[in-house]
Amino acid sequence: MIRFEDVSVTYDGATEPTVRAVDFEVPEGELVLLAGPSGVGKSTVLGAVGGLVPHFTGGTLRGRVTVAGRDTRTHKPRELADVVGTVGQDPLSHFVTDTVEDELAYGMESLGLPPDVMRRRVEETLDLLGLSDLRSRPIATLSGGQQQRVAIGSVLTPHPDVLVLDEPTSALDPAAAEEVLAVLQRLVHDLGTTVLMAEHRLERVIQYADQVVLLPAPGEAPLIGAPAEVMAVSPVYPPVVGLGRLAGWSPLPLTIRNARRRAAPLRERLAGREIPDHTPPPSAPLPAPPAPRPVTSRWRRRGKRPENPSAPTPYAAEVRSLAVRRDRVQALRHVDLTVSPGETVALMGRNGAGKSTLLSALVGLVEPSAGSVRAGDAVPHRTAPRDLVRRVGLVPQEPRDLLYADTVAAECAAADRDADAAPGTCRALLSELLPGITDDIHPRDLSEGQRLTLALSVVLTARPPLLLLDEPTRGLDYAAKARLAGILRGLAAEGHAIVLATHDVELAAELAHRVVLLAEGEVIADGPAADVVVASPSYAPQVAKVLAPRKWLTVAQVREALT
Ligand SMILES: Nc1ncnc2c1ncn2[C@@H]1O[C@H](COP(=O)(O)OP(=O)(O)OP(=O)(O)O)[C@@H](O)[C@H]1O
Ligand SMILES: Nc1ncnc2c1ncn2[C@@H]1O[C@H](COP(=O)(O)OP(=O)(O)OP(=O)(O)O)[C@@H](O)[C@H]1O
Repeated sequence: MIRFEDVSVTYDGATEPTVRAVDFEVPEGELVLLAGPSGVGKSTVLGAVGGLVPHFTGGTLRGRVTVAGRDTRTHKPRELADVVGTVGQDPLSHFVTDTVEDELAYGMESLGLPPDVMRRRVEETLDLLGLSDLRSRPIATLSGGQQQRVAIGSVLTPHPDVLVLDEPTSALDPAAAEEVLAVLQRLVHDLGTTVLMAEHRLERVIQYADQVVLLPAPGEAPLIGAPAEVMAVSPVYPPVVGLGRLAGWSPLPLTIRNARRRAAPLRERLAGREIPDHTPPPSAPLPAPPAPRPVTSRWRRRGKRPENPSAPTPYAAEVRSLAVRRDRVQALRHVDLTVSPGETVALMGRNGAGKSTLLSALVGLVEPSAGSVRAGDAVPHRTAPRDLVRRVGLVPQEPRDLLYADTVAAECAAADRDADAAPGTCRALLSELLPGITDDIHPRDLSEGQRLTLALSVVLTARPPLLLLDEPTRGLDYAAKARLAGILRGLAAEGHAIVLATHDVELAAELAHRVVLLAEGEVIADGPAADVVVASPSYAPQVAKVLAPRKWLTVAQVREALT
């Protein structure tokens, strides 16, 4: 159904092809997973299926890509739209209408489907993806995960033969991700839909794949095979495979169920051993941030003069009885939360639970309708942005919101100036987190993971005592995630307080001292990470599920205990 014949893509200005020798076929009615490290060219390969690469992105494509027999060189993306439905990494950039219902209907309207068919499919899709409560909502007011579900729904309604999905579950909570993947599997099995999907969180998707196409390194030819075969040699693999490799299981189990069947001897070996503490308690608090002085603002908000800070608080963040209304939605109610210096807190919960709203309140982007918020000695929504930047930094869910320069180098230089840091600080952080990003590339042309890493480096440059990250692992491979975890652990050990809103249960297990679960705008659990996540089938990491009832959370802990 999809055929790549010796394809290479070279972007304008690049000396080497981004991908080369790509040669594989996705048969009709199969789900093929495209895996590989950040920035390796997965989005490039996916873009070539619908003709976006090179028709929209520029660059040169050599070789041949055909979809349902149509050559993408001679068929423009518009002429492929009846067979290929594409969901990119950034749903916002795809939306053409204002409301959920209109967006679901739009693709069908362009194909000229009869109104009664459109109506039926919109209703079906609203139900299928749990969107019916949001049907008349403006898309711009939806949470990140809600938007991603709308983006997926909008390509499903025209019933395309081929679906191309770039990290389709990156903003979804674990249960929503399972639901969406179950829907896709049903389309593949029952309707013979062909799916090519890139995803970093292999733990979520590997069991659904018929085949895996692995791009091992930039410019290297892909490796193609059955999931277990490819996972045995892949540089990117889910924790259950990591555990299997460590324990020497062969063939490698890809599902929790299969791993549990093999795990009895490992559980016995671990029986008498202590679970190493991978999130050591915080050390000494950081020195207070320097006195306010003029800095250029990154926050596009009108600044107001700070009020006199009231009595000093021992907390890096202190939220009391907080309520926030956004339009007609009560996004938060009765929220109490304190975060101490050196503590890492993972904020988890369903899509739309209020996680981003809470982070926005901590950085002064939304005002409380009741209750109070403090970030160190500042009341965020009443503090001038230039003063706030040294007290609290947010890496937003959409990193683009933070980036405005034309090149990576200019972005980094601006970050150094804003933070009054030594020239080169931001650039050094970026290289440490994700090597290989060149200075003169436009942030717009970076891969998703690269862009996120740039935004993170910009924020880290100011070394704020309170660091907030909204879904910080989109587009990041396991190695980049491990480096991120290392850096965040280092910052926590130095006394920075970190709050991350995340659906990535594996990251929370690696990093968090505490997990706070939100539901419908309220805190429903707040406790040590191991206690909160292990108790929940949705939020338990893979290792915990395999080795239950003891609270092992990560492969690293098991490795350490065995050596
Ligand atoms: N339009 C473009 N112009 C120039 N370079 C580009 C363009 N689009 C992508 N690139 C570069 O091509 C490389 C591959 O990017 P791509 O987005 O395909 O990677 P990816 O594997 O999907 O990454 P991620 O996992 O982070 O989403 C990156 O180094 C990126 O900077
Ligand atoms: N500008 C807005 N206007 C109206 N409602 C909004 C607005 N922004 C967010 N909401 C609503 O507030 C609720 C909380 O949204 P929020 O973005 O905080 O959720 P979240 O937990 O971060 O979700 P996700 O996991 O999907 O990112 C959701 O129901 C969302 O639709």
